Amino acid sequence: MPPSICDIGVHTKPKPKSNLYKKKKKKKKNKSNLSFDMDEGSTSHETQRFGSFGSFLRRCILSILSTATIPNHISFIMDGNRRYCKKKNLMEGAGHRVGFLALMAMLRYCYQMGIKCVTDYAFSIDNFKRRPEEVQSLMELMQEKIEGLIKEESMGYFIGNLKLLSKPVRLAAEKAMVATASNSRAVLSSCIAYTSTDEIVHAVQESCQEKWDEIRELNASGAGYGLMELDGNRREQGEHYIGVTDVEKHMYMAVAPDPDIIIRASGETRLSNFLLWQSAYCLLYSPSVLWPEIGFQHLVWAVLEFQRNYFYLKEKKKA
Ligand SMILES: CC(C)=CCC/C(C)=C/CC/C(C)=C/COP(=O)(O)OP(=O)(O)O
Repeated sequence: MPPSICDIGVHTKPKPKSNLYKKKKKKKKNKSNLSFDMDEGSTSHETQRFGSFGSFLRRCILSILSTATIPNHISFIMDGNRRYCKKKNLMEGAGHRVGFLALMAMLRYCYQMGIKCVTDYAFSIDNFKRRPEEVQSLMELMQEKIEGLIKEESMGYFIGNLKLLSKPVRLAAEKAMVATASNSRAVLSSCIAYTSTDEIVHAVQESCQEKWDEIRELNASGAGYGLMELDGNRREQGEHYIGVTDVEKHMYMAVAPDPDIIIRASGETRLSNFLLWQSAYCLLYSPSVLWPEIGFQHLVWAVLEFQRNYFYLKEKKKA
């Protein structure tokens, strides 16, 4: 039986004039049991729909895929949650809740496939410009779900300008990072209060500061270098005052290798200020489904596309 809206624990918008609806509404208010099956990597609906045959089939597909190169790092732009909410006539905010379940399912599929790093774009700095109620509801959702997100034995990172977050969310993120610091199964980075341009500016500022400190130390030690002298010496050796590696080591995303694939739901082919520095050789895959509708098959297509392009991408990186 296909899932109905009431099964996912979120409510449809009320239609006050209809008595019939009121009766139904009572029924719909009963949150039911869409849960995430941690071991099977599926929602209970999937299990209901496809049963153990579905999970057997998934395992077969996973083992076929793993005969070729598996990407190290997949990133998700979780687009289309509000559109899903409208499409299904759900209460405001419900789309993001269903979106979170979709993220959990995709994470488990990635881990089952042997992908070592997963990154999600959970909240952009630009998202702070949304209506205050929407920002508040997203913050509450994140605070509530952060713990669930890192139950997966992965090392959890919260990437971005965390000081822009409200205190409870920031504390929950920091607590989760400490709690998972010694996990080694995979690296899960959630970008919250993140934009690429902010990350790059932050990394450049940090590397400038580092160089200034270096010069100050040299001066204090009596080595007698000034900024220009140090710069001149480096240039003679073919170095520049600040190079790519200096900036890269201060990137928030230095915790993971560059992504191999970015999957952006809802058919959009923009990067929206996400991993701009890191995505130079990355494959962008944009299935036309809304994020809450994304499923195993989309991940499989993305990985097949990566495998088909693998040698080409490898050569590009070398060139
Ligand atoms: C703990 C944790 C990481 C939780 C993540 C929860 C989650 C699914 C966040 C997505 C947030 C977001 C702004 C998505 C973009 O869809 P949209 O709202 O822009 O929808 P639209 O594209 O239809 O406008």
